[in-house]
Amino acid sequence: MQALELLLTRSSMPRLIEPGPSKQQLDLLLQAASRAPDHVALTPYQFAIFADSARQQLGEIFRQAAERRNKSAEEQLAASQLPLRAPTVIAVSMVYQPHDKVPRDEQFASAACATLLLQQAAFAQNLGAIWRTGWFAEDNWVKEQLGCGDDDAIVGFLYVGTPAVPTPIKPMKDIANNIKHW
Ligand SMILES: Cc1cc2nc3c(=O)[nH]c(=O)nc-3n(C[C@H](O)[C@H](O)[C@H](O)COP(=O)(O)O)c2cc1C
Repeated sequence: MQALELLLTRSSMPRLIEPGPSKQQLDLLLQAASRAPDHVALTPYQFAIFADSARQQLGEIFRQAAERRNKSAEEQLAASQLPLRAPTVIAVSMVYQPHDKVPRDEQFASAACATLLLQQAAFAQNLGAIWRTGWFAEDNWVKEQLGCGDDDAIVGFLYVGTPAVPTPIKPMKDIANNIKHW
């Protein structure tokens, strides 16, 4: 896939089936993520990879979070099954590193860029991916279980796998009103 084609057609795919990314494909995702813009090279992110049976561990963390919020048994079960929506789930966290030149927002931006690059590298390899958050990304129990400190944040959960059908490419958005030439 040509670079511009990738940039101009990247689309999310929620319907993901086996197989998930191979080790080689996953390595390329992570290498692409490491190209994220990163002020003074703090690498302010962490990728927690839940593939195959490890997804059950993430599901259990989600279930526990639901239980701690007094959600019903059905809601807890549903939460536990969310990570099964793709063969691999990558939880991306922003790991804040105090630095006089790099405020926290910049570090979050860097981790968000890394998440997009993971998705683009998946798309470039004919995999599908979707960036999800939900309340789990803000939940203190989930954050703690994923190793986030008080100043860290979960940027998202990238679900990755084989598209169940060819990834539909959405029409271009009209962003003319979002652009101002000075
Ligand atoms: C930070 C962030 C969180 C998101 N969380 C969710 C989510 O929890 N569930 C969901 O269906 N889409 C979520 N999305 C949106 C999808 O990732 C996707 O961008 C959207 O469906 C539009 O599709 P597109 O990426 O093909 O334009 C999120 C996007 C971002 C950037």
